[in-house]
Amino acid sequence: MKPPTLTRTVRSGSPEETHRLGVRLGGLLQPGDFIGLVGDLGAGKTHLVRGVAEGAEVPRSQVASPTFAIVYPYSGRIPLYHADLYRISDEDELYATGFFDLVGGPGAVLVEWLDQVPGAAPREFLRLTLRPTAEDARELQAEAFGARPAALLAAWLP
Ligand SMILES: Nc1ncnc2c1ncn2[C@@H]1O[C@H](COP(=O)(O)OP(=O)(O)OP(=O)(O)O)[C@@H](O)[C@H]1O
Repeated sequence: MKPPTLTRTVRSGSPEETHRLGVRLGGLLQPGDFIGLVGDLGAGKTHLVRGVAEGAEVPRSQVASPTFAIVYPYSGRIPLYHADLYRISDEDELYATGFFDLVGGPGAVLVEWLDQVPGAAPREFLRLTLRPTAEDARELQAEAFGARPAALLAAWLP
């Protein structure tokens, strides 16, 4: 894979801080943006996702923890598609869900467990990796691939 266009690393000292980082990112999302989240169980992905949804003005009642469906469509300021690839084992299975129809479509796409399926990410996207560094601390590494993801990242974490 090509090296990222732009990278940033930030620390979050609490779940609330991770949520607030998500809110600020959600406020910047535009149709066509693709964000992939990477991080083990308990890394803090759910806090970040809920923040992004709030920032994108998605009503709280819509926001799910993906369990049965692979993709949850939300309507906020723009359409936001929340996907979870945890239980997907390969690209063929992902094709069958219609996931690839969303990419570059009228909404933004936010994908948990992106690294579960090689080939799930489009050419241009923002990858966010969460790693625990202490009980309440998380390191968030952001890697933008492409011009629009880099502009989004630069606006989010100047
Ligand atoms: N700085 C932090 N940011 C986010 N979560 C934190 C932080 N510090 C501690 N936590 C705790 O870590 C846990 C993160 O859980 P969360 O469900 O967000 O993780 P997840 O990555 O979505 O895991 P899963 O894949 O199991 O759903 C929560 O219990 C949360 O309170």
